[in-house]
Parts: sequence; structure tokens; C-alpha cells
Amino acid sequence: MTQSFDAAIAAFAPRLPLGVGFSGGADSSALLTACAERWPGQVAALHVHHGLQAAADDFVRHCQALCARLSVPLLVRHVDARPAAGQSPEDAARQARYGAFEALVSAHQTQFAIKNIALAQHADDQVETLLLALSRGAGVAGLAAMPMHWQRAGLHWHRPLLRVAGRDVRQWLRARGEHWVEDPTNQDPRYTRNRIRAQLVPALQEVFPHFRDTLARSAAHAAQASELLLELGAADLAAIGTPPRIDALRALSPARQANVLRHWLRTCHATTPSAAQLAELQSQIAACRTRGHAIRIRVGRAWVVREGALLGCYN
Ligand SMILES: Nc1ncnc2c1ncn2[C@@H]1O[C@H](COP(=O)(O)OP(=O)(O)OP(=O)(O)O)[C@@H](O)[C@H]1O
Repeated sequence: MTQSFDAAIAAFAPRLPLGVGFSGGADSSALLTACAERWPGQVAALHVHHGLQAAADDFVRHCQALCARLSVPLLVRHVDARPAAGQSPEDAARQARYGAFEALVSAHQTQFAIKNIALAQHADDQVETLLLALSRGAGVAGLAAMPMHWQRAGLHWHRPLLRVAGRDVRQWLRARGEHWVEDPTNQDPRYTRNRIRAQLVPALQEVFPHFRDTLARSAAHAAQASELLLELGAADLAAIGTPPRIDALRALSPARQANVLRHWLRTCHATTPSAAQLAELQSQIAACRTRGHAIRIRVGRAWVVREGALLGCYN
């Protein structure tokens, strides 16, 4: 199931022109180089400058040098990725990055008309993401890890290297005599992802030599299950109405009720409920048999309340 770097690039068929998320690290340096050589004049590099990181200027300098050698335009956007309360620094940086990519594409629309963006996560990143999801007790959506293709904000996003082992990406770049900038935070043991990479992955490799393939298969099964749950949630919500009728909710099995409640809360833009919040909401719904039983439960920043025969959600 893992692919060689060259096979992954050969199989990649985006609509051109293509934007490549280019951090200056090894993986995106390799992806940008391969794409620029395959589609000369049709690729732009998108770089997000995280001003807070001490090494941010080194990254930009490397990006400028490689783009000049490849004759690729470099579009740079500065972001302030300070985490909001309760948000991890990685999450804040990721959110800021997506916003910056979208803003870059839209600011240069007349010049480049980019509709497709490629990112350079590879098979090892996928394994780390899946193990991180397990460490957090994630549900099927989390265990699906990263999709290879998806749409967001009117753009098509791709991860063409998702089946290529990380060492093969670096080897490809090294064989070309290219350099890259090492992100110093990748070694920082305060981040769980780094401890997974340094300690857990080598142990897994020893016990399950094919763990990259088997974990990728599990992630693909979870992705399929997650899609089915989304479809079921949408169908059930259409049947019980929006806002949901409490008696119709109570007629569902507990698992199906939990699924449709998650789906409804997502449509209300409430945060995904924790397992404890969902269990509390379900036990309150079960207690609604008593006339006048009130429901008032906090879900993230939203409140779920009983309004007669219906549930309401207020952000
Ligand atoms: N500052 C950035 N500017 C532009 N793209 C970025 C930036 N940071 C990450 N990306 C894109 O998102 C992908 C995933 O980022 P992440 O930080 O998880 O990867 P990484 O393993 O450090 O990759 P790389 O070696 O390319 O930096 C990168 O491969 C790259 O395509």
C-alpha cells in the first residue's frame, strides 16, 4: 500500500494551476520541486510566515532560494497564530494556515486562478495522526485521520504523498542534492506528536513491520464508517425535524440518538460535544418523560435547552 515518491507524483492529477503549501521543510521542498518540474509554469508556492517562531525568517529565506531556482512564484502571508483559550498551539497554527492559504489564493485570483492546493503530509504523518487520535480517545471521524483529497472553501485540497514513507521523501530530496530547513519544534518532547515519532513509532516498527500499511487500512475503514454515520445523521435529522422533536429522538436507539445529536449540534456550529456532555444530554432526554422536565446543558460554548416538545441550541 505504501508508494514510492515517484509513483505518488505520477499518480497525482490535480487541476492546474496548482498551489503547493511550502513551509521550507523537507517534505514540502520535495513536493514543490517534483510538482514544479512536472508542470513548469503552472505551480505557485504558498508560504505562511508564523511570525512567532524564532526560525520563521530562516524558512522564508530557504523558500525564496528554492523558488528562485525552480522559477516558481512564492506567495507569502504573515499570520498571528496565537492559540485561543483551550486551543493547542498546533491547532492554532493549522487553523491560521488554512485561513492564510485561502486568503493568498483569493488575493492572487486574477493572476493565478488557483483552485487546487497540495500539502506534503506523508505516511508517517498519517500514522502519527492516527496514534494521536487514539491517545485522545477519538471517535471514528478522528480515527479516519487525514483524507487524501477533500474540499473546503471552494478549493480542492490534496495530500499526494500520504502513502509515501517519510524517509523516502527525504531520500528523494537528498539524492537531488537539495537542502531544507529543520523545524526546531519537531524535536521538542513537550509535543505528544514528537514523542510518538521518537518513541512509539520505532517500537511499532519492531513489533509490526507493516504497521504503516495496516494502520492506513484501519484509517480508510474508519473514514468509510464516518461517512456512513454522517449520512445516517443527516437522514435521521431530516426525519425528526430541525430543531429536533424530543419524542422522535427518544424513539431512536441510544447509538443512533447520539449520532443524530452530534450531527444536529454540528449544523448549529456548536463544538463537538464531549462523551460526558453527550451522555448527560441523552440522560436528560430520557428523563423528559416527566412533564415540565427542563433541559439546560452546556456544549462547548453553546447551550442546549428544552423548548416544549423541541430542543434548542444557542451559541
Ligand atoms: N508555514 C507553512 N507555510 C506553508 N505551508 C505549510 C506551512 N507549514 C506547513 N505547511 C504545509 O502543511 C504540511 C503539513 O505541515 P506539518 O507542519 O505537519 O508538516 P511537516 O512534516 O513539518 O512538513 P514540512 O517538512 O514540509 O515542513 C506541510 O508539508 C506543508 O505542505
